[in-house]
Amino acid sequence: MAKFTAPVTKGQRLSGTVADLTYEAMGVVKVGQDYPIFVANALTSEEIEFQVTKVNAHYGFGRLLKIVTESPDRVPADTRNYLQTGIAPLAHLAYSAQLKFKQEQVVNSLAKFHLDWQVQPTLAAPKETGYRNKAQVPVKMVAGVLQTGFYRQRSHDLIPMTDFLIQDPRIDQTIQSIRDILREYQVPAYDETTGKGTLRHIMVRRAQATGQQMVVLVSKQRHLPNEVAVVEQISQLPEITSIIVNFNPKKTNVILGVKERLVFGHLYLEDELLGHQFHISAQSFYQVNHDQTERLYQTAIDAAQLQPTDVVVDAYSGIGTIGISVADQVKQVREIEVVPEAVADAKNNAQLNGVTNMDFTVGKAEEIMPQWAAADVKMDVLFVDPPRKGLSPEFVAAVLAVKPQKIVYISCNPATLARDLSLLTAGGYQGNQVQPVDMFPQTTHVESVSVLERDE
Ligand SMILES: C[S@@+](CC[C@H](N)C(=O)[O-])C[C@H]1O[C@@H](n2cnc3c(N)ncnc32)[C@H](O)[C@@H]1O
Repeated sequence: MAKFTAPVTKGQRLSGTVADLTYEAMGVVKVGQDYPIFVANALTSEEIEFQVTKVNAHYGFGRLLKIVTESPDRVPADTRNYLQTGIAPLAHLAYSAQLKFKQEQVVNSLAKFHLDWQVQPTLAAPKETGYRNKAQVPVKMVAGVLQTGFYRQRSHDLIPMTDFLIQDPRIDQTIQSIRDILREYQVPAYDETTGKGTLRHIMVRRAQATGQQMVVLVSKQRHLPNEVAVVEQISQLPEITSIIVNFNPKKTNVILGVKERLVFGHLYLEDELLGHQFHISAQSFYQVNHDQTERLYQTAIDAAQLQPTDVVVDAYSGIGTIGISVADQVKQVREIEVVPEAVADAKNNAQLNGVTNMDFTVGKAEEIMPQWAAADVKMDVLFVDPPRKGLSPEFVAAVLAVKPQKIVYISCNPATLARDLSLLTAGGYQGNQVQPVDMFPQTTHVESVSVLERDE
């Protein structure tokens, strides 16, 4: 077989029309016989000039030099930092076009598995920016000065930033104030190349309903230099109700370490969703877009058409938000979650809301569900809300053995959703609609709700 060679060479300057946008928001220009070149910051239909930066046998990358003809969907904004860091890779695309882009991502993923489902228009978010209730920003010394910002994509080069566009501006302000306090008290940032220094990340989470803010200082050392004074200063900032020092001594990209110390206020934040109270501790997952979370949950709950006699399983349940939201409509709710701190929060939250018909299992859903299948556990409705990797084959096999009447699938990744829907439909379930819900404006993330029912 003849060896395939790329029709372009590195450094070449070319022009072309952008045919498509990838799921990572790269413009695709086809040259030769369908050889794709991916160009950042280029939108579908734009005529562009670009320089080839990388070439391999099947595709290449290019750097945008000039936009000759702009897309009508391009929004004029100084988005360079947001595009470079990957914080907001769709910030140059009009919001209405972002919603269509997300709907198309689901359509394309389902098509790969020949699933002829109807994909509804994406439910728009009320806040197009400033919606995130959580920030995790890296801290780094740049030219001898402690900076907060974000890493350039696929690197650990910190771009100093104070306006993160998609985060609640009050969180941005808190981070900036903490940065100034750290500078004043000469707390050094951790240097991953030398292993020296102290502070790795600052995490801030804000509860929309109460305005409470939790600050987590992620440290290489057990204690920060001048810790008492630093904590005292941070505690004086507006809305701060909790400060935690998280100890992460490992050489890792995982942000939070296992051990933490409460140095001010409470171990948890208090928020509300769909009229219920929730306590959220630092290690627990909590949805980042408060208003859209309520719409997402309501969409999922409406789709489930729950009955008072139903036994409901809420798998990948976090701090119990979905389970607690439906508990008063059904007979029983059973939660499965792998993070012990989140399960402790969920138990506490059930009590806080006067819910008595829930039970809680700590463990991996793919291990618990087969045990329940073997024990012939009955369930009527199964909610699943897995991480990006979706459901494991063991979990799907166990679900097919347990046979809940309905499965409500909340997904944050259309690719794994399509794979799992395909397995579930092959196993005796039917469905025909996916409802995307925009939880993350300006980013390429696509959240959706689908319902499956047993077809017997
Ligand atoms: C997308 S979050 C959803 C949480 C919750 N439903 C909510 O809306 O806040 C996924 C959750 O699954 C948990 N998780 C991850 N892998 C898991 C596994 N193998 N088994 C059970 N839970 C898991 C995570 O800790 C996280 O709380």
